[in-house]
Amino acid sequence: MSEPTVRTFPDSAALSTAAAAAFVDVVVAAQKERGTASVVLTGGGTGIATLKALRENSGDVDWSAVHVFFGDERFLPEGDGERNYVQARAALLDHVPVDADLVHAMASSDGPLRDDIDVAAATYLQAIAAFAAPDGEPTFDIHLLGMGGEGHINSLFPHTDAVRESERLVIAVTDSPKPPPRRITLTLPAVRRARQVWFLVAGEEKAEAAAAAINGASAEDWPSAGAKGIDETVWFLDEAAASQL
Ligand SMILES: O=C(O)[C@H](O)[C@@H](O)[C@H](O)[C@H](O)COP(=O)(O)O
Repeated sequence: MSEPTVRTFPDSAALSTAAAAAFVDVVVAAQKERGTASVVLTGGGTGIATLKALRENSGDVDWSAVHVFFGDERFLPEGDGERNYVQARAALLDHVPVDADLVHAMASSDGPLRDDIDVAAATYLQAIAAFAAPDGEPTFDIHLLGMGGEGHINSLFPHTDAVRESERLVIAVTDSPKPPPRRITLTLPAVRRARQVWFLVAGEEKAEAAAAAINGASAEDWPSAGAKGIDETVWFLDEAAASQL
């Protein structure tokens, strides 16, 4: 696992522009090397702003050869504007020539898997496993992460079973402290399968959590501390979020 590096920007717009440019570089390099790339998207204001920045300039990315996954999802009806999938479509996916078969949305609460969120989580694991690398271990090129002020990433909140999950890659959460209570999420073991783990974090209310995680706090207390990439772990911060480093 890689140690964190920090990139600081004057504001969140500059942060998103830089993260989008870095995203393009990694995806283009992965496509040159392996033909396809795989990315895990995040919700949240900074994550969605970064997708919008990508829409404006996605360079030489071949969108038809990008597997798109989601780090977590609110278990809500299909078209609900609070779903990360719906927001990612509006910000980016509806505007670039992705292959719909390679966009792996998590289940909705009014779809075929509505009656059993555990089955919905297991089904998402199958979608990831179907994309497994030759050694059977799925690997993502980039996992984008937003972060809450208490350090949560995906739907992994402090002091919960979800953040302690050490084996399963995808789980259902039914008691999220932040609404809605029902969610599906990739776990820390899944995040650690990404070559690049990038935090997109803006605002003073994130400064304490960013400093704790970067300085090696426990994931139990600050879940973001447990998210590390195989090759790189990069914190894209605005000056306010970096103010306690
Ligand atoms: O699942 C959720 O309830 C949110 O999407 C959340 O996880 C969000 O990604 C972070 O709180 C960062 O959000 P901001 O970038 O808007 O601060």
